[in-house]
Amino acid sequence: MPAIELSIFSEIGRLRQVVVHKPGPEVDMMVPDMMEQLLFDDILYGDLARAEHEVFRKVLARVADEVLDIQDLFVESMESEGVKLAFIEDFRRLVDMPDESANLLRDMAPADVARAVITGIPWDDTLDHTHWQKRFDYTVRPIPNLLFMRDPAAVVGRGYNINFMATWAREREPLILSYVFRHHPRLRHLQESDRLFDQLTPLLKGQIRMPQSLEGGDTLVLSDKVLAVGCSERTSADAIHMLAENLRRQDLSFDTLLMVLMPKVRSAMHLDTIFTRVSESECLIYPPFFTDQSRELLNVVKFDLRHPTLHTSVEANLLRALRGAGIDLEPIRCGGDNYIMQQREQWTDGANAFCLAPGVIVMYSRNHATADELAKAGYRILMARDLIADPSIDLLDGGKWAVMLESAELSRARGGPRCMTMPLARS
Ligand SMILES: NC(=[NH2+])NCCC[C@H](N)C(=O)O
Repeated sequence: MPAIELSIFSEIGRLRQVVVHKPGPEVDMMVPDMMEQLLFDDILYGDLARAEHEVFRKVLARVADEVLDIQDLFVESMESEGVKLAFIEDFRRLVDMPDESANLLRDMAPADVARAVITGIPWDDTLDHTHWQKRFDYTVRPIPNLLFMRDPAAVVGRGYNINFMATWAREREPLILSYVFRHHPRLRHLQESDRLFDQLTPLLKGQIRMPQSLEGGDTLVLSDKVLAVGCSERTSADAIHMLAENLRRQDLSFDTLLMVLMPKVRSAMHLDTIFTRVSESECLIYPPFFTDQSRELLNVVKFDLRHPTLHTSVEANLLRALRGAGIDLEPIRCGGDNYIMQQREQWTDGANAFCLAPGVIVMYSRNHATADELAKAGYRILMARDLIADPSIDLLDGGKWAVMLESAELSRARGGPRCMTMPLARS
């Protein structure tokens, strides 16, 4: 297979390669006691979640050249025994795993290591009944949030971030991504200098003690010049400073980073839960945060990446700051103009659309009021199932499409279509 050339200079350019993860047995392993700590709002009915995800994957494949699963990439990255053992060593360092569990992993083939790290190993599955986290009954605990591939890493321009997660539940995911970007046969041509953010490696090397968190749901590459990054429950201001400093030093095409100051609440855990760009001239927004007169209006700190030293200024409103940076976006209101619907649909990721091409988006079908707003803006509303049933429908026919994905189960894991994808290349 040919090398993959990273290329993300927009949120909307035609999708080329994208990474997802089908929710595997790791979601079936979740017990109610763990649910909150593992950042789900319910235990999922795994088979239905998988069926919904399968439809999502098929929709992506209607436009993308390749839809890859992180689990396959991870297995392929550990083809050499040395890489596999190095991963287990780093994993053990990161999660403070006892010898018996590490030994168990060492004896496994790469596919089984990947399965164990993602799905977990319940303690009674192991020969000696090792029981290191009694409360949860796991030898290796599952990482059910890997389905939200957006968050543990992000491609920015021709480089990438290995993120550092704010929560215990997700701390393991970036290590997988780190190994994939360094060792996958199609990605290992990347240089260390292509890593624009990485707090994980210095942590594992013992060089730092207090890593700063940055998550992909907060990282939006809006053009080849402008990034918007949420300073949120999940992403710290210090991490954003580090990213800005690196972007500035590397002299890439980016000249502006807009840090959006978010409330630290679960409903708006990432910037992409309240704002996503959907076309050249439109974005979806959660209105209370972006409307000038609103008491909840979010302020923005603008980093000028072209200034010889890191230079910042404050702006009152993201949409206005974007206009100043040459990106003029007409807002489409998540939930329409009814404040109750706005809150309800924002909670079920109504503002979190994923763009396959300019004006061609996937969103959750349960968000009816948002769909009505999209229809008013000229989007043709199409159920994902109908799209799949009819191969003659061309999503790239030049018009606007909003493909509606059924999401009774997926939405209860508190993430939307954008959260479930990590694009590697767009054109
Ligand atoms: N980019 C996003 N908005 N991701 C949503 C992640 C949801 C996941 N359950 C979490 O709480 O971390």
